[in-house]
Amino acid sequence: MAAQIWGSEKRARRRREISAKIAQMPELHDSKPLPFMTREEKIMESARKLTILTEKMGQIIDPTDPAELYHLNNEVLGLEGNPMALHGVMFIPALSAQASDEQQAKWLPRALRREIIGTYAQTELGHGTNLQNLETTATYDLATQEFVLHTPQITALKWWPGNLGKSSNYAVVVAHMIIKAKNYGPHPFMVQLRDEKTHEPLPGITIGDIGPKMAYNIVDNGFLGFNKYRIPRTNLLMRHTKVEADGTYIKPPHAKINYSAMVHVRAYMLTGQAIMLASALNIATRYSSVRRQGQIDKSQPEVKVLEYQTQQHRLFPSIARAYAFQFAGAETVKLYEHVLKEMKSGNVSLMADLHALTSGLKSVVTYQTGEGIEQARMACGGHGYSMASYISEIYGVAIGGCTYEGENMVMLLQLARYLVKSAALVKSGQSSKLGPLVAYLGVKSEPTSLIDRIPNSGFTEYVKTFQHVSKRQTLKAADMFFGLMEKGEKREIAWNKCSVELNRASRLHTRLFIVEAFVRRVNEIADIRIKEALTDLLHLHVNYELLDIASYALEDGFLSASQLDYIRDQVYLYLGKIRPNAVSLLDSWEFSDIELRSVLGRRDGNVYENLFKWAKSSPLNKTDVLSSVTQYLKPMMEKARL
Ligand SMILES: CC(C)(COP(=O)(O)OP(=O)(O)OC[C@H]1O[C@@H](n2cnc3c(N)ncnc32)[C@H](O)[C@@H]1OP(=O)(O)O)[C@@H](O)C(=O)NCCC(=O)NCCSC(=O)/C=C/CC(=O)O
Ligand SMILES: Cc1cc2nc3c(=O)[nH]c(=O)nc-3n(C[C@H](O)[C@H](O)[C@H](O)COP(=O)(O)OP(=O)(O)OC[C@H]3O[C@@H](n4cnc5c(N)ncnc54)[C@H](O)[C@@H]3O)c2cc1C
Repeated sequence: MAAQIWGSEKRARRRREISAKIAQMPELHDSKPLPFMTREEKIMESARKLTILTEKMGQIIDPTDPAELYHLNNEVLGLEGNPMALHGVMFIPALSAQASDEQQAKWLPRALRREIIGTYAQTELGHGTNLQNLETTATYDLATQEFVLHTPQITALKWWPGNLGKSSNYAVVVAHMIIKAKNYGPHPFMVQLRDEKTHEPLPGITIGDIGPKMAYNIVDNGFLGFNKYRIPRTNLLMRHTKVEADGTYIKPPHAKINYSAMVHVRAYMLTGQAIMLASALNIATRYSSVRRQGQIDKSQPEVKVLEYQTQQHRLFPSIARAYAFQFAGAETVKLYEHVLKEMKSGNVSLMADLHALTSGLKSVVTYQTGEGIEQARMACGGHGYSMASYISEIYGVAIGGCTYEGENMVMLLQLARYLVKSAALVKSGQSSKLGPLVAYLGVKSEPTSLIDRIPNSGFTEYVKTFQHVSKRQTLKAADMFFGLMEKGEKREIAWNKCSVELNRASRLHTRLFIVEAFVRRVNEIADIRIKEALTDLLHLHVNYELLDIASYALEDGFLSASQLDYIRDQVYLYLGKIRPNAVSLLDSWEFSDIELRSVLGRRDGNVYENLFKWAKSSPLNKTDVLSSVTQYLKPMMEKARL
């Protein structure tokens, strides 16, 4: 199963080997539990481990293999981030996709050797979503052949970029490029921020940390201002766009090609979210098979809480989602790598499809991951609320994904634009022009669902039902939009008035893609036992998801009430079938105790003894009487007694 999750037997084996090596290297372990550290201590601890990793990386992993590096980071540095998180996630990808060969030769080897640390600075205090209204400018000075970076006012300060505040000395900075008073829109520039020897900010640069956040606090998200700060012309990333010495602008082959670093992260973050969801579920499911509370049959001893159907209903559909996200994520990464290769050789025709797909997936996956992790926390009762479970930290980090790399509602609306265009093709009889991801919009569906009406239909009737509701909602939302415009409404106003319906279409389309990716994967599996276990999970997935969106299929009679009862019964049936496999389905992800960082989710199940140990090690317990008592509470009580 680990081979299915991680892509191949070799990958799964390598992960195991890497974890085993890390287990033997105490210098790479947290020196004390992270929740007992201050933010400064955590940053220090992370930097300590990061430098050891840089030294010893070659002994543990193949440093040229991104999957091995990712695993190493997760295990040693953990999900709260590290001082170089953005370096790998965005800085290097931005240079790889947007810098010319010559620029790459100059900067990439230095970045890969970690001679310099970089980040991606795009969002500003006043604008994150609306890139067209970013305010930082890069004005070309023809006389010196330099760009002059400037922050005209407070709202133009770069705000949020990870590791910008204290760790990075370089950044890819996005600024409006102005040449001879003409604004060419946002473009990426390579910018040195700090002196390479002293790490002091360079003259003309204002820089710092934006303060603590809901989670992810090892990352020093920062602010950045420029005061007429000069960089050479050749620091504009010039793979796709060029500015000649005389100010001539050579436009890119696609207007949005400069957004490729964001698409990169949106494609890769799906598996990261799946891992966080599976981690939280691993903790909750293991704990649920240790925790005994109450009886189902009063004549019997107390049961493991995992025996309760409500507990299974809380956890198992999310287990299915974690697998579904992992499989959909793997497909998306493959597609991304393909599109990137095409883009590098000048073919940009697939960019719109990839942008639409990743926008929808990023939104649905992060939202449902957040839901699943929060249910996992509640499933652990009181102990879930303790940092000893570590679930609240996982939750805090995961739901950051609903906001960064494009706010979820906004990204769903990006997919909706693509769906509406596709709907227009269908309406104008040009269905043959639909791309493969939306081809179903042009296919006539049966009048009613055949779920439970055709024996041995496998998952086909489910997929058709998802296709039906997605198509119907897309066409309905598009009709609403076109209808308003026909009535004379301006395009943008009409769009806003339909946006809730449009986003519903985007979610349904994305959920269909996820279901299909799961079905595709299960169909490919040869090992009969793995196929059986994943088929049960897939049954739970399609029935649970369909029940969740049933209103769309009920309102036009595509599904009947009796079919809904069947679907509901299937959910209950598969909860029971999955129960014996539940812990194994999560243990198959092979997270080590070092990586999970959870007292509650320990592999050995020795929860209570270790919770007590954990509590005793709380810094508050170093002394029996705190100074808050001697200084304030004791005098207060004494005064009250007088
Ligand atoms: C919302 C966005 C996409 C709007 O961008 P804008 O330039 O204003 O778009 P227009 O309205 O002019 O045009 C829309 C048009 O462009 C197509 N399009 C947009 N993006 C792409 C793309 N990447 N590839 C291909 N095509 C694209 C779109 O499909 C439309 O086509 P039509 O044919 O329908 O016209 C934009 O503002 C945006 O992306 N905003 C989100 C900002 C964001 O994601 N910021 C991330 C900052 S970095 C970060 O968060 C890091 C986090 C840390 C970590 O990851 O760990
Ligand atoms: C943990 C974290 C890490 C980050 N790291 C980085 C980084 O490394 N580099 C970087 O550059 N940035 C980074 N960011 C910034 C991040 O990319 C932005 O916060 C994000 O893109 C959302 O933009 P915003 O903050 O402007 O939200 P806003 O756009 O102000 O969103 C506020 C509300 O307005 C709604 N809204 C906005 N526009 C529209 C619209 N057109 N239609 C409908 N509704 C709309 C949104 O849906 C939302 O409900 C990070 C953010 C976080 C939280």
